[in-house]
Amino acid sequence: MAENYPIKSDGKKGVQDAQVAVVMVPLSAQGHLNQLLHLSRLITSYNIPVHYVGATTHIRQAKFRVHGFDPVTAKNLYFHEFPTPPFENPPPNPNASNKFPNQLIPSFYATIHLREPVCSLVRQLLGVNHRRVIVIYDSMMSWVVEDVPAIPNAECYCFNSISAFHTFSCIWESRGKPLQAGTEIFEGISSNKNCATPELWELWRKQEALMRKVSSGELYNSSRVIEGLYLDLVAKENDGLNQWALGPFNPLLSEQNKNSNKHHQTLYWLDKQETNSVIYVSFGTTTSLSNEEIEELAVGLEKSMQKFIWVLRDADKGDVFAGEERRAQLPDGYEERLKGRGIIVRDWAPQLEILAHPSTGGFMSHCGWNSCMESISMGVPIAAWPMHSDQPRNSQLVTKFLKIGLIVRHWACRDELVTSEIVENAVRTLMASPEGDEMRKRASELSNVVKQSVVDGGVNREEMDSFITHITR
Ligand SMILES: O=c1ccn([C@@H]2O[C@H](COP(=O)(O)OP(=O)(O)O[C@H]3O[C@H](CO)[C@@H](O)[C@H](O)[C@H]3O)[C@@H](O)[C@H]2O)c(=O)[nH]1
Repeated sequence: MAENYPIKSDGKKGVQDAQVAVVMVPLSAQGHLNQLLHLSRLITSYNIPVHYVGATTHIRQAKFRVHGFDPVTAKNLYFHEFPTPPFENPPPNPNASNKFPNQLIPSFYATIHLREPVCSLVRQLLGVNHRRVIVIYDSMMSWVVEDVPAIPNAECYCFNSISAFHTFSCIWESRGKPLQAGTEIFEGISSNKNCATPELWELWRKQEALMRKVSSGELYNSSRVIEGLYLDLVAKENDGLNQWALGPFNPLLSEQNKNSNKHHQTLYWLDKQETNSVIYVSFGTTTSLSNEEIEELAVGLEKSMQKFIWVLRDADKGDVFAGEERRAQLPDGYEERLKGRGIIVRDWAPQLEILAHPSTGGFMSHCGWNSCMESISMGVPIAAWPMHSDQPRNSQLVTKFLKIGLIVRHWACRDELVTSEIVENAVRTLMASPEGDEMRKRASELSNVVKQSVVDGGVNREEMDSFITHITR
């Protein structure tokens, strides 16, 4: 192991004085980079230095896209860019029958090159006055931290970037779907194996055995007030392994700070709209719609007669800064016709701020876990259109368990085209019906409970305090 691996850090000073340091090892995809960057912010607020590592392009991506705080000026937060060899960077395929973002797989394999520099960083931190180094790694980065537990005074904690609900559903499926409390809700949902591609499962198998082996505890971006039942069920399965639900990781934007990206056109526009009058439409960073799907969605939004903000972009590539992107076509004259009623966003939308805005009354979402947690925290009900991965199960959590949303397209019908009529109905029901109002009311109530849980004495603040006490013991 090279002890003096050249580390290109951001040069902030002050690392040497702390007794305990945290090293964050995120997977190189937006939904994962984002969650661990927000968790970094929470941990630094306890005056613990956090070292966030990754390939140069992924560190740039994480910093550039995050909303709700400024990672560049954040105290105690240090970025370490490690060189990795070039990897293939294919564009996404909007016509693939399985929507899992296979184009990201080469960038996931490239993360293996972080194994040596991460170990070297841990040793260096231990050598400069830290009595313990805590490594928080994404479950899909187990192979990067494989050697860390053998280093004296270093400990690894596994971050699960998904809901406890989905985690438990996978365990339950692998055990042959035994009948037990809480599983009724999975009825009718097809196997999790259909939710990704063989390439992903191959990568998963390479890491699976390591995940628990290197872990001293499990972390979730979730909360007991959202899915306490499923956190308990997972804990039972994990047989006494320490577990903390520390979410929501994203800032709960208050009146004072929620408009930090005020310059974005969508926020100016939202300021002029009525309360709860706009539906926000976005499918995260890993979904590409075909031309036909885009056309149906466009027409459905138009026919719904509701106001909307629609983020229309293809899924990310492994390197988001390299290569060309498809510019998706809309029906002729669409944007001019819908001027004043709908905004099409082709750049990076400030999703957190949009969801926090009082004019936003609904979210059409693929139900990626970041989007779910952000929507729940901001009290916005969801029209769920799951595309792949954990999203089908998250959509069950949101609609059947939490009852703060409706299904646009059932997972069982994933091979059928979502027509403009389906879109129109879903949007109208969520935005302009008593049923939608009920969902909005429940979403708002849940958001209030979540907000209460993170203040002094709240359930989540206690869980975070307990984790910090544990790692600084
Ligand atoms: O223009 C945009 C588009 C996205 N976002 C943010 O990007 C993130 C998207 O994350 P998520 O909603 O989780 O979707 P994906 O990018 O698809 O996330 C992947 O990773 C998640 C965590 O493992 C999984 O739950 C998803 O299924 C998987 O597709 C969120 O924080 C959004 O706020 C923006 O801020 N602006």
